Amino acid sequence: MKVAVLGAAGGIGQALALLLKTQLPAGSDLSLYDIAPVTPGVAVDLSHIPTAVKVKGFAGEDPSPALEGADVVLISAGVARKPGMDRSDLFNINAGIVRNLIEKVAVVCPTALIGVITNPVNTTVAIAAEVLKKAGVYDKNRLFGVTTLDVIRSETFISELKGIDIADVKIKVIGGHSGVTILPLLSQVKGVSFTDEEVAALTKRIQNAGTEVVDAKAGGGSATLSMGQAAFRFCMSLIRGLQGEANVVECAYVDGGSEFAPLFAQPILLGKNGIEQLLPCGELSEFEIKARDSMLDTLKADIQLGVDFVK
Ligand SMILES: NC(=O)c1ccc[n+]([C@@H]2O[C@H](COP(=O)([O-])OP(=O)(O)OC[C@H]3O[C@@H](n4cnc5c(N)ncnc54)[C@H](O)[C@@H]3O)[C@@H](O)[C@H]2O)c1
Ligand SMILES: O=C(O)C[C@H](O)C(=O)O
Repeated sequence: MKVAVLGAAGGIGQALALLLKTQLPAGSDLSLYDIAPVTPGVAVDLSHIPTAVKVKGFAGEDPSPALEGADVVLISAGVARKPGMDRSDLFNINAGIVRNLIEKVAVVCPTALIGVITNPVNTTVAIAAEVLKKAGVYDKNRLFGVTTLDVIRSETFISELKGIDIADVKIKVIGGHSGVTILPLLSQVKGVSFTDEEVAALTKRIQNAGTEVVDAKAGGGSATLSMGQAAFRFCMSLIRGLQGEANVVECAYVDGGSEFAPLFAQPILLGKNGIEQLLPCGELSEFEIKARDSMLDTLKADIQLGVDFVK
């Protein structure tokens, strides 16, 4: 199994690379790419950790050598938010970065599973899809916007609020990855109940959790360590699916033929070809139906921005 991380010298990239070096299946290859010249050094640093995972680092303008033979490509290259910014403010810089990287993926490893982390995810995944379509190699089952951070945050906050074991908390988070487009389905969490006030407050906290970190870091960036863990969890699920393990389920922002938007975060069953099956979101509460319906204009506009950028 070969995993390539693009943006590997950054805050997310380094945290993710450490987790992958220590926990990828034995015999795996880890390929690190970033425009930052330090990247080969990050790989040398990691290579001293005694695991059966080979790591190589690549810097410079061309990611191609890092992508050769990749089964999974994770992209966190780009700029992060500072206080006062929305994720959409990152579009001007990150849209071009994601487009250029995906153009290379389309040539070098067109059948790899691609996880897009770079914000604004609602839009960058649309850009990736359009670039792959243009190159004639688009497979909707192989492209994912990584929304796992919304899931792990929800699990953490619910466990803290209700005093229950984190291992027992399972939740679906649907929609997209920004503000009101993040919708945790609290009504479906088994073994707990929430008052209307708790649902409103918890939903808001999950939707604004990225900003909570951005403000706390006070100009030093956005979530990197929790996102490293989230991307690691998602990557391992992709790999478990590729290896034929049964019942590997995650939520991700995908082109799943949703009736709500062309790209929509929903539960998916992962398998040897990426998405094996789209799973239903289940029954929503009145609060959740209202929240879902009122996010759709924002989500569709975010997606259209990405489509127009490539066209
Ligand atoms: N999906 C999510 O849930 C989620 C969570 C947190 C952060 N993010 C996003 O992830 C991105 C990265 O965040 P970070 O904290 O790691 O930022 P960072 O600034 O620490 O790292 C970004 C890295 O990208 C590299 N880079 C820039 N342009 C590049 C290019 N053209 N090719 C290769 N590498 C390039 C930089 O050199 C840097 O090392 C941001 O857009 C951020 O908003 C997404
Ligand atoms: O909030 C951000 O800008 C980064 C990320 O999308 C997050 O949710 O933490």
